[in-house]
Amino acid sequence: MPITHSAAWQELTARREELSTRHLRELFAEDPDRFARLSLSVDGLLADFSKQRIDGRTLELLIELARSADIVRWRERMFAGEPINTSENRAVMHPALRHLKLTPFPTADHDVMPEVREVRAQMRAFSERVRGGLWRGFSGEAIRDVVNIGIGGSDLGPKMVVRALSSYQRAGLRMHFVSNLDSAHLAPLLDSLDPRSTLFIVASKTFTTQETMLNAFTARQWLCAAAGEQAARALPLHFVAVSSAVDKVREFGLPPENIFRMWDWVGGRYSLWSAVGLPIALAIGMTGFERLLAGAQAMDNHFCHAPLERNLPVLMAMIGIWNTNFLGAETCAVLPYNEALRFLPSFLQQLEMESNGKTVGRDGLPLSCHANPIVWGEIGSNGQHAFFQLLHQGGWLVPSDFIASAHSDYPLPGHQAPLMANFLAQSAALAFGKTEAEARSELQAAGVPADKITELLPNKVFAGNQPSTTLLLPRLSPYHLGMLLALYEHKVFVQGVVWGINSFDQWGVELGKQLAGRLLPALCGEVGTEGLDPSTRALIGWCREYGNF
Ligand SMILES: O=P(O)(O)OC[C@H]1O[C@](O)(CO)[C@@H](O)[C@@H]1O
Repeated sequence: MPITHSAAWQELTARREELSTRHLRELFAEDPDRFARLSLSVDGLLADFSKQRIDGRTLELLIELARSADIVRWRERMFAGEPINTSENRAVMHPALRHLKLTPFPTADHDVMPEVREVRAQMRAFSERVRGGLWRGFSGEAIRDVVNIGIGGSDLGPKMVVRALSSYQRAGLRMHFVSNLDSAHLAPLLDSLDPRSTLFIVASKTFTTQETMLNAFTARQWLCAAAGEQAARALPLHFVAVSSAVDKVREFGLPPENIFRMWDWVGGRYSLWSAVGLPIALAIGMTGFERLLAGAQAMDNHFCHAPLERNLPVLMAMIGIWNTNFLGAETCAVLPYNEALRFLPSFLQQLEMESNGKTVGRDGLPLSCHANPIVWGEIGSNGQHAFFQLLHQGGWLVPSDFIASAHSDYPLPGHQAPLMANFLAQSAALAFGKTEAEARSELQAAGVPADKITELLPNKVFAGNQPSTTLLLPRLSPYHLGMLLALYEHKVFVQGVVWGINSFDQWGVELGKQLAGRLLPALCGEVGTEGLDPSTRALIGWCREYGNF
């Protein structure tokens, strides 16, 4: 039965009629305990849902909706290692990667932990050698620059975490991430590097991704040219790979000891906890990386054991569903007030939109409702000076997640308090707005003449009622970052279950790849453009006239 036919969905639809006319001002005025009732803290991570347009009954119904989607059983199935990624017949076991107990996972009969621990030990040994200056390049120099070559899940997660935890980076390695096919990404970086002290990590689960392989081949050529006669010896001293396609890595020229394995039960966008996180281990050390894993594991435990009504990922997921499917929000903004979380919005874009950006359900039938909204975002306070105008007065419903850490790891005097003041002010302004009466009395108090007040007044009113969740970390430590990221992962999982989606495949990325493969020879003039659509044919003509392929 489609989820939209469930009793909870029907009741929520009726509830929408009532709540869509209520203002957050009224909801707060009616209930002085709203913050206490609608916030939750787990291990120091605080989530405040009180500025969401919900009330107690709505929340009860949302939890009932999660139950009618059989969330408890689906959660058990994921943690039991069942092949819930049905279109690819794969288990989904990224929680195994942060399982730090000495017990099997998922079961004693099918325990992946020996392999996982082996790769962790390999990561520890390797990262200690590189960080300690013991891993030497072809000319005997220690490594100073590390370049991760990967894209999508093999780039966004480690890049985001390395940036987020930059204040924990002590070994002095310079970390770089190259993802784009555009040579404007790799070329200037190579110009700035010394091949004798550069280490490349080629991260690709499949080891076939066009962007990654092209960048890897170009980097290999660059190294070999610099190493000259020592090229064959230099390759394994300057390249390692993270992949599940061991044979392909061998063909690339790397020996088994340079290969960090991953498994088909880890999806790319869920893989930063695997050896894809090698740049993180190199940047902050393996012990720091394991603190990240520990935080994620704490969130796994909470997700598995907390009652649904007090379960952070479940609450976040269901409130998101309320905003999308009942209040009609088409987008969702991620607004981290922390410079170090600069790449979090892009990471979450892949996590959410590649997982749940779908219209077909697990059963192959069209979904009976919309699934993932469009996720976008920017760090604060920069966003305030770019698009917040629209959030405040643009008339669109845009739910947002405000994220910050109370403690700054870069304590320049006088910065953190104003940052946090802006962080708190924006969610309050979006929620409560400014009424016409308030705007009028402010203008009067400022001595603005009456005719000018009439002219200005419409511009000075803020409708408010924009819902937001505030996520507050005590500090952006590896542990709390791990918690935060696992929170979003499980939120996505819960939403996928309710919408009836397989959140772990991504067929939608294939068509463009296929077409690019067909167009490449046409662009290079090796085949004609007959049979292509007129727009593409004409564009190829232009590209060939001006391009330097
Ligand atoms: O790690 P790989 O196999 O190079 O894939 C990179 C990315 O490409 C995708 O398959 C999408 O094109 C992502 O799901 C994945 O994270």
